[in-house]
Amino acid sequence: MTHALGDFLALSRQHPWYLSPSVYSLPCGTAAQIWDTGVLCLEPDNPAGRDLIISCGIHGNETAPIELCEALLHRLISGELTCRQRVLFIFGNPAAMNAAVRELDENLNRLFSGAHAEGNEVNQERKRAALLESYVTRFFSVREHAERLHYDLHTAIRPSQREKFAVYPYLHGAPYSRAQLALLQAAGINTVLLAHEPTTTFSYFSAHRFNAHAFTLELGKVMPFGDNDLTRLTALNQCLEALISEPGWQPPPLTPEHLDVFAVSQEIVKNTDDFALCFNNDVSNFTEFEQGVLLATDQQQQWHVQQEREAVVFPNAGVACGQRAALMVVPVSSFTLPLR
Ligand SMILES: O=C(O)CCC(=O)N[C@@H](CCC(=O)O)C(=O)O
Ligand SMILES: [Zn+2]
Repeated sequence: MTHALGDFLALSRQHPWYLSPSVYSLPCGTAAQIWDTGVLCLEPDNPAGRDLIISCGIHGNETAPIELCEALLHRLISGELTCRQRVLFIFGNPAAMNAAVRELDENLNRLFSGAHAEGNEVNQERKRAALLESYVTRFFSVREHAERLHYDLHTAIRPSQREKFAVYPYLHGAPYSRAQLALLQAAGINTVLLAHEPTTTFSYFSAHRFNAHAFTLELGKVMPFGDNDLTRLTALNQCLEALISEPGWQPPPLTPEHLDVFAVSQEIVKNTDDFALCFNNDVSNFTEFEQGVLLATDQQQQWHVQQEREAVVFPNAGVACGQRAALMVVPVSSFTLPLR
């Protein structure tokens, strides 16, 4: 019986905070377990060696990844695609999707690695972050030796000079994965931003806690439901399908000459409500500024461009106080990256 699954996203949005667990079967025989609203675990009888989490909608208005995941799920439910790996689909914030907003009370992607429990505040996103952590823990804890993967799919608020890019969570000095960078390239993602410190994002949680290959994938610009051109995500979709249904699949080898890597040169943090960015709202991600240019102010504090070729990513003066309002990044050579 698969009808509740066929409408899994709609069902989750109708029950944005809780959906009772239930179990179905896909045409290929794989058990499909609803763990909660927006959380669906696929368990084939004899899974191959990768445990894969695909999450989307952590920010409710980032709709292209939600549409991509829904379509992928439909192909599994219809039998068009066979499931051969354990897969956990997560539609992160159904209530924010219903309201067509990034967040209701607080940015869900700043609440992982226990940040949801800090301070006295209790809100829906904090509860959801705690639950999502528990589902990731449950999923990855079943097998110790599987290759753990987590792709957290997002879209950006601003247009970007690089339409698709990955944020590689901070690895505490460990080398980066050649195979994963090759997979990103196969998925049409040729720009990688190396995080410079631990964060409270979902991808860092999976990378740090479970030693998963985990990434935040930025896949274009925020658009309303129905306005996305999913053909721009065909390569990513093909890679996800191959990961799910072809256990022996490997991406073509990495071509470093076609990979653009950026490191964080400075982080701009909003401290007070006086914070302001000194450039226009239409400045796109990866725009470079001349050295010395004033980027942002907050009362007495000023941020200037410090290095040549410094470019801005994720500028947002509307974040909560204490949070990142922009990252400044500089290009680094993909040939000198420590790889394993
Ligand atoms: O466009 C923006 O300003 C934000 C897009 C977005 O949601 N990005 C993620 C990146 C997470 C990471 O750094 O790994 C976020 O800000 O949560
Ligand atoms: Zn996002």
